[in-house]
Amino acid sequence: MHEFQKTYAYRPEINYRGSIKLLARVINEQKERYTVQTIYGARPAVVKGKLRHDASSREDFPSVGDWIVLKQNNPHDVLIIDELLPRFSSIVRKADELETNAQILASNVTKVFIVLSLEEKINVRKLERFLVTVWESGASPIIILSKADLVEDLEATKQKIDQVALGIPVLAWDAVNKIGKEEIRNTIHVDDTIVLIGNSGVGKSTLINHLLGKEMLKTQAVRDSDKRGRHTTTHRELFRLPEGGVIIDTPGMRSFLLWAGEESGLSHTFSDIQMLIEKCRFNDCLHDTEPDCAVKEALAAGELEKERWDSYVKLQKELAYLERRQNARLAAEEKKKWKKATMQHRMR
Ligand SMILES: Nc1nc2c(ncn2[C@@H]2O[C@H](COP(=O)(O)OP(=O)(O)OP(=O)(O)O)[C@@H](O)[C@H]2O)c(=O)[nH]1
Ligand SMILES: [Zn+2]
Repeated sequence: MHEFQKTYAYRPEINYRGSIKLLARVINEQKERYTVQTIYGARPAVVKGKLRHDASSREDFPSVGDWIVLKQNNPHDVLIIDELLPRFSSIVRKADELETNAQILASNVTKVFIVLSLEEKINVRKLERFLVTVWESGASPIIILSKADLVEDLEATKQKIDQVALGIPVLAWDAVNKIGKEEIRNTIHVDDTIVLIGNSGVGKSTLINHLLGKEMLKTQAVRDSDKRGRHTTTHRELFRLPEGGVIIDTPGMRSFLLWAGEESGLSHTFSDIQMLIEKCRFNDCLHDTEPDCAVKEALAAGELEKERWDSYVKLQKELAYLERRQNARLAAEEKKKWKKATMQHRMR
């Protein structure tokens, strides 16, 4: 593996076999103007030709974190992105409630740090939502409890979260006394691409700065008096960590809505409920009036929290709704493509 691949968290899943000179990773995107990291350094790039021609939706365009193939790599030209290498994961958001055309916020992410501030009351329902989204993306979640200096009984909070985390690492972090950084750092490997999500003000920028070992991002106290934007010096959105691995921090990354993928995110997050459902007498149990329903029994016995069950049902409904809309959009797109193809055919 080339040194450049190592430092930019290349993974074998990308499976690139061409010339190393033409391989690059997208480190910034602004309205289809890209900055890509190549073996010669960071360079501006645009999408042209085949890739643009073949693109049928926004998802077919590169986004931060993507590995791409360049048409040429000549220090004097603006580089042309010729091919998008298949992603092994992507963090996706729908722009608003009605929009079902996905926007990719970050590609090829291996781990997502879900940051919850101990200053606020922990909202386990929101955590469940984050977990579903992360599992759907193809990355794995790690929960970080920030502002640990502000809580008296850390263990009690941890226990509450463990019930929802079901085995996912839960790490405490205190930026004031710099306690917990090593544990966080130890979860990051050289081929990891990390993304942080969490409410505004929970300390994401602060943690990123600590991991980077320098003030790359402005934190809130500073930003209040200077509203010009979060990045201090560069327009980079993908940052190299000093001990290996990279972090992606794109605008809009920080809060996002659910995106319908496979059901796997839901069953991963609610594996306890999944196990119960498998015990229901009927395969198509609606957990309503059916006899021998393991879900109803667990609810009655207090083994399954009513709020957790409601949260599961709600998320399931939302995903089903999104999936129907997505399918409708895909069908419309297919139709359009087909129309275009037959028109071209007729013109020949
Ligand atoms: N007491 C305490 N304060 C912290 C800690 N970490 C961050 N803060 C403070 O919390 C405030 C918000 O931190 P940021 O890092 O800007 O939060 P953010 O999550 O990046 O916020 P957004 O950019 O709005 O998403 C700042 O004033 C930080 O100094 C911590 O561990 N303990
Ligand atoms: Zn049932």
